[in-house]
Amino acid sequence: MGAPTFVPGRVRVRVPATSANLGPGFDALGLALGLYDEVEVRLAPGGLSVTVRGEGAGDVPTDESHLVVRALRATLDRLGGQPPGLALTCTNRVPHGRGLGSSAAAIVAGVLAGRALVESGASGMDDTEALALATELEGHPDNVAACLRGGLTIAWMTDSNIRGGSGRTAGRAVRLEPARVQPVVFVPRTELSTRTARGLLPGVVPHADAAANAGRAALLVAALTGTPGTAGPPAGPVGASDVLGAPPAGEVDLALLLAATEDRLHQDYRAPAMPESAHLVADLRERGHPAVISGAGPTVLAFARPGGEEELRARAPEGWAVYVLPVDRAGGRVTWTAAGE
Ligand SMILES: Nc1ncnc2c1ncn2[C@@H]1O[C@H](COP(=O)(O)OP(=O)(O)O)[C@@H](O)[C@H]1O
Ligand SMILES: N[C@@H](CCOP(=O)(O)O)C(=O)O
Repeated sequence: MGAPTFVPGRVRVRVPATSANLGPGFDALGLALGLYDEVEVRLAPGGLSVTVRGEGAGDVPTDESHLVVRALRATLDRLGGQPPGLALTCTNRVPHGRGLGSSAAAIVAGVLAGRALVESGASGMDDTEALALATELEGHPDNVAACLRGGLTIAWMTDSNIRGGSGRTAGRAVRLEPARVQPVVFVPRTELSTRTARGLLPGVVPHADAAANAGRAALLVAALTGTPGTAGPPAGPVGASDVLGAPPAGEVDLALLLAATEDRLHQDYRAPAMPESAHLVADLRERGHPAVISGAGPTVLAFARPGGEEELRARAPEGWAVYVLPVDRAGGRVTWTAAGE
């Protein structure tokens, strides 16, 4: 492959926050949320400059180890090589280390920006390959899948041991259109790195727990997509939460969603690292609200009944931020601006 031809001008990428697992779907389910990081990338005569605004400003590195830069470089390497210089401006809204997929958003932003910087980059790296690379960099496929594709995603790793397989695993995903749901996230001030939270998981789990999660995860997909037989009463007028696309008619049945969000594979093992979050999930669930740990935590995600956002907001512990967010149905988006504009 020869050195790539780069697109002049600026590339802008917008990537959504994501909530992974959703209770029983550990490392598999992801939901994209309408809270966005934006990255603008320009070619430069030489060197690397990184400007960070918002979340992570002053904390994340601004050199080659910056996560967006690492993903961008990895993508450009796959597409044939690096330009002389790069200038990045990152405007971050997704809180870091809270279980809302900030690292996945950074990685997806880098992959999409890298692909967009190269003329015919999309033919050198299609969406399947972009997901595989993002998964490789993130280490698990659930957040990056939802961030790339939007909506509700079911992700998996290909089996490296299948006969005739390449010996490498790759992230894959399907995207589903979620029915009308209203996510509410409760974000504490404290951070917990995903790496630390993954370290709390046991190597093996009881068969009964694995079986219980398989059933609940399947039920959850049915409930969240409003599969016939699972939907509640017909929905009212389309609300602000649906601005990003047309969801199927009908409300999700919250009682079913409560059963469908039961988990036995990760939340209890991680509870000692986030006791307040575990307590909030238990409190909300006792009151009938489907609530889970978002990703690896410590954020809590709950689904509000129609008009029930304020009732949920009132349950937030002191000092926690509460965001009432639409589902993002678009996934990562790229725009180009010609040089000089
Ligand atoms: N926009 C970003 N730019 C640079 N680094 C980022 C960005 N977002 C996340 N990171 C890095 O990823 C870390 C958080 O990742 P992780 O522990 O997986 O938590 P999260 O649940 O937020 O994804 C941050 O501490 C930071 O090092
Ligand atoms: N399945 C992963 C999800 C991590 O999500 P994040 O938003 O906390 O990065 C896990 O539970 O470890």
